[in-house]
Amino acid sequence: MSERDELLRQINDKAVVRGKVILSSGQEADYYVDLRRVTLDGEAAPLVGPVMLDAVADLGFDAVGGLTLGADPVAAAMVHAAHARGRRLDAFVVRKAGKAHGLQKRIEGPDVRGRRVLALEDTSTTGGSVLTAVEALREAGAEVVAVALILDRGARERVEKEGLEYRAVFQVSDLEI
Ligand SMILES: O=P(O)(O)OC[C@H]1O[C@H](OP(=O)(O)OP(=O)(O)O)[C@H](O)[C@@H]1O
Ligand SMILES: O=C(O)c1cc(=O)[nH]c(=O)[nH]1
Repeated sequence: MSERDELLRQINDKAVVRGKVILSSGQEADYYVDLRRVTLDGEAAPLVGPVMLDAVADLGFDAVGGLTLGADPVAAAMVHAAHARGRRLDAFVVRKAGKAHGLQKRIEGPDVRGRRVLALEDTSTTGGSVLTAVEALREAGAEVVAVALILDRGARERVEKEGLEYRAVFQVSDLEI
């Protein structure tokens, strides 16, 4: 079985939750995909980095990250998978709000100014969260090359309207729901 197929199996087994749920956008849905149960799972998480790197292999970038918290383990997985392939990749975390103390940074990690970056998500429904990250990255002087994520729940059109490439490894139609 390929790493991508195995990751899909892990998502179906561990992350899909059926039942009424309120989403981040306030919309109601009748299933939820809790990808933290995959991206933080000792068996599934090692698949995330290689599969994500494969999905964006043709793009030029040297840092990855997104709005905390869903994007954080995806970014870390990509950094480690890149290292295993002999490639340097940095990560960053976009805070939901700026920090009032310390260095008062909205984006944590190596400086993104002037760099080509990917804005990551675990999953994207309306695209609101990832576009918040894109806005913060652009304000910080980064060039956002693409949005990349594990599972698309419907945000493609909105993200592409912003002129951004959109790379999702899986669609909802791939899931056993
Ligand atoms: O495309 P959207 O409509 O914005 O929804 C998707 C967002 O919802 C989830 O995060 P959530 O807001 O639950 O926050 P968390 O990552 O802090 O748990 C998910 O990790 C995405 O970031
Ligand atoms: O839209 C969301 O908030 C959302 C949907 C989903 O399936 N999983 C998730 O973590 N967030």
